[in-house]
Amino acid sequence: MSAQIIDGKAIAKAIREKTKAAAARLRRAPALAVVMVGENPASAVYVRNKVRACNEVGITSIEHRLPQDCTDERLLEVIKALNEDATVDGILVQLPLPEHMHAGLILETIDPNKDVDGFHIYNTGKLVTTGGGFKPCTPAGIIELLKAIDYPIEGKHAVILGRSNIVGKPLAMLMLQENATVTMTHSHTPNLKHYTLDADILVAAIGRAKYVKADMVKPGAVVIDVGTNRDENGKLCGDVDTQAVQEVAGWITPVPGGVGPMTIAMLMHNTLISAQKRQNIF
Ligand SMILES: Nc1nc2c(c(=O)[nH]1)N[C@@H](CN(C=O)c1ccc(C(=O)N[C@@H](CCC(=O)O)C(=O)O)cc1)CN2
Ligand SMILES: [Mg+2]
Repeated sequence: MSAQIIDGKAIAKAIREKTKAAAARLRRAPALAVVMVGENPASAVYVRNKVRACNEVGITSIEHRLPQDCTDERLLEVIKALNEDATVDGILVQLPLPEHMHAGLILETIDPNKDVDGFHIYNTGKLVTTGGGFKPCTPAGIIELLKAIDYPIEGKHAVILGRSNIVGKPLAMLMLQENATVTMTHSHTPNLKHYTLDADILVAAIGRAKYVKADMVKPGAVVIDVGTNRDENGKLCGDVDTQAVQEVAGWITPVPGGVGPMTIAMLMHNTLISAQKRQNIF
């Protein structure tokens, strides 16, 4: 058996096209401020891709580059100005920040109504209670991938490997909203295989190259790979040993071209929603 590939690139493109059409109907183009501190090379690529996506869908991007030795205070000044700027619909601070900075505190100063990454505790609180806030882009993208393949999430067992604030924890909340039964696992979970083998939906978000092997996957399961790692030859790979696992799984996301493009497509979507709200579209 060979798994069907979930084409995140194509699904993300369709979301960007819908976003573009809706953005064109607004009185003013949506505007997204992208703040990057330092020179992390991976972050530089993601920021460039975000700006490129903005150009493609008709969102105005405003880039702020701050040096590696930037202080919390300087970054807070930039965020304060963006919060107060009525023409800015979305603000994101690219993570990770340099070690000396306090990301938790900084994210809490972004206006929750412009927090298109969905990382502010106000939006986190909405995620675990009523819903309706901005949803973090990677987890929201994963739900969209499952919807795009018409996979019925309700009643399924979703097993999530990894408990980060960006992916694992918010994804658990979104899966619960979709009526999945959710198991969270992490580095202290004994007998991980016991859980993974029962997963209808297995999400790997642990940052360890090719960690999920074929003998950890239930035949026919949907396997979602959030990893972006380098293998022993320096080649980009996910947290899943794709070649082996695709012989067991029913569906699988590739790396690259699976979850990654969805993160940026959902950022465009969130920025559009923010602009629509601010222009009283709904
Ligand atoms: N402020 C934020 N910081 C970070 C986020 C985030 O959502 N907001 N997520 C990640 C990085 N990230 C976006 O910022 C991101 C990561 C990966 C991809 C992606 O498209 N990956 C490609 C492969 C990438 C490559 O070729 O190197 C893929 O999977 O196809 C997009 C966005 C942490 N920081
Ligand atoms: Mg991917």
